[in-house]
Amino acid sequence: MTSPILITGAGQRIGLALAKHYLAQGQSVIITYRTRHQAVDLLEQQGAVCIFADFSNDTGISTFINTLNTHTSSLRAIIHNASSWDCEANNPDFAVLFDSMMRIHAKTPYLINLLCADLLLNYQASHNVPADIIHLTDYVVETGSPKHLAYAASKAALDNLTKSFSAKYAPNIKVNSVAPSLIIFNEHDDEAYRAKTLKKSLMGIEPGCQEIINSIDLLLQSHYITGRALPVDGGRHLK
Ligand SMILES: NC(=O)C1=CN([C@@H]2O[C@H](COP(=O)(O)OP(=O)(O)OC[C@H]3O[C@@H](n4cnc5c(N)ncnc54)[C@H](OP(=O)(O)O)[C@@H]3O)[C@@H](O)[C@H]2O)C=CC1
Ligand SMILES: Nc1nc2c(c(=O)[nH]1)N=C([C@H](O)[C@@H](O)CO)CN2
Repeated sequence: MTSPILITGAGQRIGLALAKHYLAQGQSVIITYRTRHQAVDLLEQQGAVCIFADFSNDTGISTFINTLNTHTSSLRAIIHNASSWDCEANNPDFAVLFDSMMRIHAKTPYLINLLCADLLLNYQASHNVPADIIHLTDYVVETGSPKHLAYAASKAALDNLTKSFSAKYAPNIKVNSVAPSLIIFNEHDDEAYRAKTLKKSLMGIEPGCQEIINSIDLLLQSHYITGRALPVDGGRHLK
């Protein structure tokens, strides 16, 4: 088996699209899922290794890392995609929300990057090209978000980890972020929200998962880009 790409939170949406893309290329894939969406069964049938992982507590993170090491001795890349877009309006206990956001968006990537580096280094040693870590952050790393304060702060922490880990692991492992704005709406997003959100970017479209796939492919094909955040935001910064 080729050295797999690990994609966290790939049971739906962007992570699922990434997993399907790499499987279609003949690339071996390991995913984590929390909810056993029907799509996970399909990925498994297509050859993906699907590992249950709930990163909402430290035991869940360490249990996943131990399980991962029983499935592979090397990794081509780790794509930290798992995320919860939660907000203060839906969480009266702000302390719980803050801890939850920091754990899924910063602590989980931090621990996996530190404790699974050997798997990436084994790939680099056997192929003599760098392995990759990619963090899915968010446009709001640049601006903050008055309605998603803890979410934005946790994604900013992940953005900072990109810088630290790129310096720590160069030249054998490249570490980059992809910083999207709107990529795909959620099913529950109403027409008013969709119209308002589309106006926030210069391009004014819901671009879809292929934009993230293209961005991650660019980073994986580079042997030189590291420590950077690739914005995928339709020119939102200029509106
Ligand atoms: N969609 C968009 O337009 C944008 C996305 N992004 C970023 O891109 C990435 C992918 O976005 P999207 O596909 O919408 O993500 P989703 O909101 O669909 O979440 C992806 C997965 O993360 C999993 N997850 C959430 N919390 C946990 C947890 N505690 N433990 C384990 N898994 C967990 C979910 O599992 P479950 O299925 O069980 O809920 C879900 O399947 C994210 O990092 C997101 O922040 C950034 C900007 C815009
Ligand atoms: N985990 C998630 N993070 C984000 C999502 C999402 O659905 N899941 N969606 C967004 C929005 O699209 C935002 O970028 C535009 O309103 C942000 N993060």
